[in-house]
Amino acid sequence: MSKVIIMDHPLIQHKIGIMRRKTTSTKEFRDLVSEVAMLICYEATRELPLADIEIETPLVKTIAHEIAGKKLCIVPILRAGLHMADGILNLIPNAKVGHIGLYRNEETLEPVEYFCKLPVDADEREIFVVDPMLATGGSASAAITLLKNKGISKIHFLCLIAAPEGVKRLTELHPDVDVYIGALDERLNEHGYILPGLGDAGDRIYGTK
Ligand SMILES: O=P(O)(O)OC[C@H]1O[C@H](OP(=O)(O)OP(=O)(O)O)[C@H](O)[C@@H]1O
Ligand SMILES: O=c1cc[nH]c(=O)[nH]1
Ligand SMILES: [Mg+2]
Repeated sequence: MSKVIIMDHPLIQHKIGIMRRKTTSTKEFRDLVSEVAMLICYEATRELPLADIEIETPLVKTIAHEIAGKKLCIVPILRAGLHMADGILNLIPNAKVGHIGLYRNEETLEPVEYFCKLPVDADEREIFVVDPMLATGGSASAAITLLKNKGISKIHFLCLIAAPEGVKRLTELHPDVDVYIGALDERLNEHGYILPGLGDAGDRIYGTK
């Protein structure tokens, strides 16, 4: 069974509230994507395993803790996920980054794959798939299926806004994947957009509309 964690932190709610406004500028929106991604990532990495290592402070030897094993891999779903990855890299600068390119066919709303490039050791890493919007859940589910087909198993999914329809589809198809959500909205409209939502995340990040 997937763990579905909906963020209740006031900072996240406040920042998402600004992102939703249609008057928020492209620059401000982009900065907020990166900040909220960092805050969600802080929560999503809470259970990472630690290893003890001996270090020397200026005074004594002691045991410190570091993240165990191979480090992390962030996998943004293009385009809109890219800016979440940039934010998370501020927190975890040594993470590797894989890219999956998907867009939604506007009529069927089904995802179309156009790019995939992953680190060669991705199957040994803890993977964080990131995309601001979980709408029908088609894109997130397809990205995770693609990763699993390459032998990758330790997968988490992070998004800023989700619709209940997307959460249902993703958790039914991938019950082994934990899902971290900035805000859970009401529903999808007839065009597959999240309500109240924030519009088209990719267009708002890159100013393409
Ligand atoms: O859950 P779904 O119904 O699949 O919808 C969510 C997808 O739609 C958006 O991408 P879009 O197709 O607009 O591509 P873009 O990021 O290039 O704008 C969003 O960033 C997700 O990837
Ligand atoms: O509301 C939505 C749904 C899909 N993709 C977006 O960018 N926004
Ligand atoms: Mg888009």
